[in-house]
Amino acid sequence: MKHVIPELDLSVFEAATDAGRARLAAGVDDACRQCGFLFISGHGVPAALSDAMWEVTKQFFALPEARKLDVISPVPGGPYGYQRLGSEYLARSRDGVPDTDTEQQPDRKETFSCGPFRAPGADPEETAFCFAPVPWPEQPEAFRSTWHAWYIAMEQLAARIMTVFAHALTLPSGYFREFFTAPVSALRALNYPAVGTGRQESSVRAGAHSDYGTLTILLPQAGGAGLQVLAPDGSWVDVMAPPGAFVINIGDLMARWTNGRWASTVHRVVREAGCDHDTPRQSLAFFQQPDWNAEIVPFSSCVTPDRPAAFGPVRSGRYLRDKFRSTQPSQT
Ligand SMILES: O=C(O)CCC(=O)C(=O)O
Ligand SMILES: [Fe+2]
Repeated sequence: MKHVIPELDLSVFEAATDAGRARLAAGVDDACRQCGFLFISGHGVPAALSDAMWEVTKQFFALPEARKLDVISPVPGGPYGYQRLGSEYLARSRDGVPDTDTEQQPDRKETFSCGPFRAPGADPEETAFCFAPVPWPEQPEAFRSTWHAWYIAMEQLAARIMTVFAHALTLPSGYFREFFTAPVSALRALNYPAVGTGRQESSVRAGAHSDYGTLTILLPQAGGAGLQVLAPDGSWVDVMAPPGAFVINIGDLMARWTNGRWASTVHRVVREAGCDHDTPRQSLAFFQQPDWNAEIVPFSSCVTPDRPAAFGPVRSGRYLRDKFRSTQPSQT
């Protein structure tokens, strides 16, 4: 099954009349309830910027392993810098994770990640985790500046999508602003190299998980297959983004905020369906995360006698940190 995920043209939404926005927002509410994924086109992120981002990121992953290991996190268990193949187990972040063979396998990906470009605030726990040092590579030369530009573009796009979400939840359009005064979002590039061709190799490249924050903006490499979402009937559905569109998905904090009205849908990355050999896959993921101390409590409008609060309050930053740590080998 393909293309079951709805698409929103953001420029159309933003230019619409109140009535037009309400209609489009109702469609977004539907998408977030039914599958937790949608495609965003009309976003205005310049193609020249995404081209530059792909260019430096591909050059980085193509460096000799020793150069990449130079920029592994200087803090043991730190979230930023290079993570080599086999060092993360996304499936372990899932509550009540099934103890199957597949879930015990590390993800077959290498990554590079960074956090906010601002100076840290006063909270030492926040500083230690969300503002852990980013060991930037010296090569390619434009890597850091391009990542900075991309991070800012994604931060702004995420804020615009949150405005759409406010409309979809019939909240005031600036409702979320106070939760994002100093967000602790992360940017990550993922490279799934072509490893192993035998049938004995597991076909899972990133274990089944839901994302931890409010929303994720994903840009898979053009034509990149392998991302799948778990449908309510238990089947896996392929996600193929239309050219130029971003894949957006709801994370756990949005599901908690909406008291489960919206789905933080489980997804994974597998070897291309029906393919006996591995083709490489690359993707860029921006994980939007509210302020470290933002308290996420179900909206009163989503709590009814029929649907009592299903989630207790959590703090954004600690929720993220604990989820991240659950996927790292030192935790096992
Ligand atoms: O690589 C992808 O396309 C998806 C990765 C993902 O779901 C994640 O890192 O949370
Ligand atoms: Fe994910």
